Parts: sequence; structure tokens; C-alpha cells
Amino acid sequence: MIAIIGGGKMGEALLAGLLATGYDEGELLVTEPRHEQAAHLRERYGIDVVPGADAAKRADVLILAVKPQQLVSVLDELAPEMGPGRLVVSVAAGVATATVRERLPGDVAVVRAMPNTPALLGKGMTAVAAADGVTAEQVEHAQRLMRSVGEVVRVPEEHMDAVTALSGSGPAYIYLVAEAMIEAGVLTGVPRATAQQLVTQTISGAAAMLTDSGEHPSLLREAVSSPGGTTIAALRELERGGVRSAFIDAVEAARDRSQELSQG
Ligand SMILES: NC(=O)C1=CN([C@@H]2O[C@H](COP(=O)(O)OP(=O)(O)OC[C@H]3O[C@@H](n4cnc5c(N)ncnc54)[C@H](O)[C@@H]3O)[C@@H](O)[C@H]2O)C=CC1
Ligand SMILES: O=C(O)[C@@H]1CCC=N1
Repeated sequence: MIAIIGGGKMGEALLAGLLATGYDEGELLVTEPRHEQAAHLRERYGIDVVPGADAAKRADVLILAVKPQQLVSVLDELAPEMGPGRLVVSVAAGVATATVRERLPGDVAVVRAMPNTPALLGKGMTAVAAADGVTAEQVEHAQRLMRSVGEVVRVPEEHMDAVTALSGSGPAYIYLVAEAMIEAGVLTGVPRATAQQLVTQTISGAAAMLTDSGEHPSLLREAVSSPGGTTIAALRELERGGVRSAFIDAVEAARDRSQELSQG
């Protein structure tokens, strides 16, 4: 049995992704204190929403998807109820495996994972780091779980804050780019709905070019930039606007914020 502790945005994305990729309603539990959200999860996915103590007793794998600031009190609530040999996968940004580890019984295996919301569609990207003492089988168990909702990469824990800033938060950066491009379409006279369709399919197509061709993005960008043409005129403006360094600064700020969250 797998319990998702915290059925908010990320917890629900994981739940939906796991159900869509072959897990059965009967294999999953959720703990979610907000009544309205709990009712939505029950109704939409047909799963049991149970108190934390029940989830800790019944599940052999617990995915912790509460806010980093709530994690310590949630661990204190769950720990006394946990049976032996549990696997705990924490997706909380910034919280080190050592922090989770020290609040749980000695034989609990702790894995830190950073997924992203496209897990909902089975297109997630998850990075995984294991606490000391976790066996290869336990890491593989956590990776198999996350692989069912997308790709998985194993990283040393010292990279987790940077990973959080890149792929955890990353979808939001792309949505901001999409919004900005749609606004640009509207400014240049394209009806909003048409602009949204053009931009959405363009981002989806560009992503497919990156994944399917395996080419470096700079080569793909060069292929779009005809000599003396429109693209190079636009790219000059983006570089003048500091887009590249804005992205670098943004990722650095997210990495720093993840490190701050680890201080509690
Ligand atoms: N939203 C995202 O794209 C991603 C979020 N995360 C991580 O996932 C975690 C959750 O983030 P979101 O889903 O965005 O936040 P959220 O606020 O949507 O979800 C947190 C949920 O936990 C519930 N909760 C509060 N106290 C609880 C308790 N004692 N027991 C069980 N559930 C409780 C809340 O009612 C809420 O539904 C955070 O630690 C975040 O760092 C990780 C990767 C991506
Ligand atoms: O914004 C956040 O803190 C979480 C972690 C990565 C994505 N969302």
C-alpha cells in the first residue's frame, strides 16, 4: 500500500499519475486535512482519504507531499504509528534526508525526491537522492515508483536544491514564457485564442524537437534563424533584455530559497 501524505497540488499530480499508469485505487491512500480537497480526491479518483495515523499504519511506502514548513510536525504525527521496514519518500523542497531520518524509527528508509507537476500526465521529471544506509533495493523501489510518472535521475543529495530550482520549479518558468508570448501575439493583433493555440503547439513542438532529436538547443535555435531574417532580429531583443542572465539569476534564487527552506 502506498500513502500520499498531503493531497495538494503535487500530491494530487502524483496520485493522478500513478492511477493513470497502472496503479489501482485499492493500492493508494491519501491523507488530506482540507475537507473540500479530501472530498474532491475521493470523488474524482475513488481513493480512500484517511487520517495520517491510519496511513502510517497501513502503508509500506509513504510519499510526503506536505509543505516543507509542515514536514517536521507531520513526521512527529506519523512516526509513532509506523510499522517496521517502511520506505518514506519525501518530495518537500529543501528538506534534507537527515532531517527526515532523525524523526523516524531507526529502520525506516528515507529517500528524497524532487518531481514536477507534469507527473500528472506521466511526463514528470524526478531527481532522487537517498539517505545513508538505504539499500540499493529500497532506492530502486522509490525510483520505480517515480518512473511510473515520468523520467527519473539519481543525483547526490548536494545537488537537490539546484535540481529543485531547475526541474521542480521549471514548469512555471515555461508557463511564464507561454503567457508572455501569448500577450505578444495579442499585442500584434492575433486573436487571443489563436495566439494561445499557436504558442502552446510551438512550445510542445520545440520540446519534442529537443527530446526526439537529442540535439543541443543552440543548434536547433540556429536552424530557425534564417540569415537576415525575423528570428535573429527577435533573438537580439531577447539578449538585449537580458533573458539569458534573468534565467540564470532566477534559478540561482530558487536554489537559494530551497537552501533557506532547509533551515526551517
Ligand atoms: N507544486 C509543485 O510543483 C511541487 C511541489 N513539491 C513539494 O511538494 C510539497 C507540497 O507542495 P504543493 O503540493 O505545491 O503544496 P499544497 O499546499 O498544494 O499541498 C500541501 C497539502 O498538504 C496538506 N496538509 C497540510 N497539513 C497536513 C497534514 N498534517 N497531513 C497531511 N496533509 C497535510 C494541505 O492541506 C495541502 O493540501 C512541498 O513540500 C513542495 O516543496 C515538489 C515538487 C514540485
Ligand atoms: O515552489 C515550490 O517551492 C515547489 C518546489 C518545486 C516546485 N514547487
